Amino acid sequence: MKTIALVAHDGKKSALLDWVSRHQAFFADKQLVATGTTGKLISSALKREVTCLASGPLGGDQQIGAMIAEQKIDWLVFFWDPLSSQPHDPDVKALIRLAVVWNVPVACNQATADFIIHSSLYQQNYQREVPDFAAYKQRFDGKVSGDK
Ligand SMILES: O=C(CO)COP(=O)(O)O
Repeated sequence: MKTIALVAHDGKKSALLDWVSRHQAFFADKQLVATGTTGKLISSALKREVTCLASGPLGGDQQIGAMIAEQKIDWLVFFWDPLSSQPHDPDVKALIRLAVVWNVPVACNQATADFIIHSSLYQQNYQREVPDFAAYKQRFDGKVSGDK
C-alpha cells in the first residue's frame, strides 16, 4: 500500500483540504501521514485515519524527512506558503531536500499534485528508482581525511 505524506502551511491548509476532499476516492486505499495540524484537519474532513506526527514547527517536517530517508514515504504533497515566512524554514528546506535526495515525487502546489494523481505512471504502480549511495558511503573506506 502506498504511503502519502501531506503537509500544508497555515496559508495553504484550505487549498490542501479542498484538493484532498476532491480526490477522496484516490486516497481510499492509501496510507496517509501528515504533520500534526494538517493531519488533524484532513482526518476530520475525510473522516478517516491519518497518522499525525508533530506539528511542523515542533519537528513534524523533520519526522517526515526521517521517514523519507527510511523509504517509508512514496509521495510528498507539501503545499508550502511562498508568501509567509516560517520560524522553522530550515526544517522545510531540509524536508524538500530529502525528498529530492531519495527521488521521492514532491508536489508543492495543486497543479503538480493534479498532474501526479492523473499520471498514467501512477495508475501503473510506478516503482521509483531508489538512488544507490554505495559509492558515497564508501568514500572514506581505508583512509581518513588528510591521508596522502
Ligand atoms: O508547518 C508545517 C509544515 O512546515 C505544517 O505543520 P502543521 O500541519 O502542524 O500546521
